[in-house]
Amino acid sequence: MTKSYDVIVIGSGLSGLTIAYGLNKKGLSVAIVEANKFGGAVANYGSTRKKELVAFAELKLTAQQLAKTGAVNELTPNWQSAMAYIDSLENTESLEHETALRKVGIDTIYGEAIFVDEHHIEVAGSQYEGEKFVIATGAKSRTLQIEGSDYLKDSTDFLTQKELPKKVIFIGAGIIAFAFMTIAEAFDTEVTVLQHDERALAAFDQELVYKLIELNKSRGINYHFDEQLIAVKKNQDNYSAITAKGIEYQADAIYCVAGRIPNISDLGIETIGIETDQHGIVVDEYLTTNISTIYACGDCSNTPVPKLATYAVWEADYLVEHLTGDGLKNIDYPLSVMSTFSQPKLAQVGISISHAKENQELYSVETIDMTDWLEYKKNNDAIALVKVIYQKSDNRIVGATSLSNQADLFINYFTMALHAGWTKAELKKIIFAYPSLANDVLRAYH
Ligand SMILES: Cc1cc2nc3c(=O)[nH]c(=O)nc-3n(C[C@H](O)[C@H](O)[C@H](O)COP(=O)(O)OP(=O)(O)OC[C@H]3O[C@@H](n4cnc5c(N)ncnc54)[C@H](O)[C@@H]3O)c2cc1C
Ligand SMILES: NC(=O)c1ccc[n+]([C@@H]2O[C@H](COP(=O)([O-])OP(=O)(O)OC[C@H]3O[C@@H](n4cnc5c(N)ncnc54)[C@H](O)[C@@H]3O)[C@@H](O)[C@H]2O)c1
Repeated sequence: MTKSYDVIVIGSGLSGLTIAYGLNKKGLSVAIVEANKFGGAVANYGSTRKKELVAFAELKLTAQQLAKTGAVNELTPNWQSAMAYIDSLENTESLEHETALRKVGIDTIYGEAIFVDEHHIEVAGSQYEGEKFVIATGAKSRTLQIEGSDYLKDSTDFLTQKELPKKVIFIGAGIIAFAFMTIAEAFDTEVTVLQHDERALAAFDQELVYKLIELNKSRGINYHFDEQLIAVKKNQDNYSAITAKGIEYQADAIYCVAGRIPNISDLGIETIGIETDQHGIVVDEYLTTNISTIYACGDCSNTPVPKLATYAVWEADYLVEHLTGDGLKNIDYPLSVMSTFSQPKLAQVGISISHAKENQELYSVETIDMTDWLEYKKNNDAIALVKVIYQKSDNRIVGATSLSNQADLFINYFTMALHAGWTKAELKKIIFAYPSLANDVLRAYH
């Protein structure tokens, strides 16, 4: 007999889990389908593992900086032990997700969901009926249509490998590459980055990106811009990345980190006519597809926000409210905030520096060098900068960008102040612990 549910959620990443729990709490009958590991990218092959590995890189680099003062000895992180530790933290997570879901009465279905019609999916040979569906199937690594592409590895391979090769190449100088090059370099691996055009970390302020690259170069990371990969070749002991200029770069492993694309090709959505575009499943401002009982959110949808864990949860929370409320309110997004997990980190909130520069009649930008401020000086950090964007009409801060080892934390204080619309006078009504990063925000407001 076909089992039926109020809502079937396809994909158990952050967005899928949030929706399943939210709807279950509101009393709806819910099933969640997962083709791989419960928990999706964040838990199994994304930000969690990355951040755990970045922690080793931070330790190594801070020790390296302090070693220059003679105060401490350098550290030598060990990849195999680090991975064993991370696996011990993470192995139980997929299972824990499934057990926790079942415990509250959410049915878990293992396998790839394929639409049969608007109200039915097939998973591993069985059919399930849903009054409504939420597609939350995330994104997958972009593959390149070039000769030898099968030799390319992806971000999941990097984050789960038991041994780290001594020499690696990253194809693409984006947000994943900047975290991975920091990690690899900290574990004493030689890194080369090949970027097909002239621009790294395109979403960030290019002046600060340039400074980050210069620092990375001084630590031995090799960058090559305007290098279009045309083929990958397996040699006796290693691999070659061959570019359009005819240059051959050799390494023990080559990772393609040239973006992620919506994971929607194996869902059978074309059978039932769900509309898609190059950014994913087309949804309206209610996250509804062209079929009124089918919704999509997170990395697989074409919503107008960066494809980040934060937005995946935001959209999922919205859908829970939408599906259980009166359904009248459209989705509204908060301020955009994001950080690279390079070392130093590059983080930004609110309007971008490029937007501020293009609209100088509206905005002014102040650059503050914080390198000799205590929070950075104490670790002998090489650089700490913040650019603050003011709206000229009322002198409120509308954006900030920071390059420092603590930029991911620092930017969040700005996020709160921006969200509240605080001026310096309003901020001065608060006392922050001193000395601390939070206190530095006061110093950065003019
Ligand atoms: C290496 C890496 C690092 C990242 N770091 C950060 C970060 O630091 N900060 C940040 O905000 N974001 C980060 N992201 C992005 C973040 O992981 C995603 O935005 C977020 O995971 C999206 O969640 P989601 O629920 O939409 O999709 P996912 O987490 O990708 O979940 C989708 C799930 O659907 C399953 N699925 C797919 N097709 C089917 C099917 N047909 N049937 C059943 N199940 C299916 C998949 O197996 C997967 O488990 C990172 C991503 C990567 C890859
Ligand atoms: N800290 C974070 O918030 C975080 C971390 C990791 C990933 N993510 C998410 O994951 C997504 C994917 O990350 P990503 O780094 O793969 O993508 P990205 O879009 O940040 O970077 C991809 C890079 O590859 C380049 N590129 C594209 N095709 C190429 C080619 N043929 N040869 C060489 N270079 C090429 C692009 O120009 C770009 O610089 C991000 O957009 C983001 O949504 C977020």
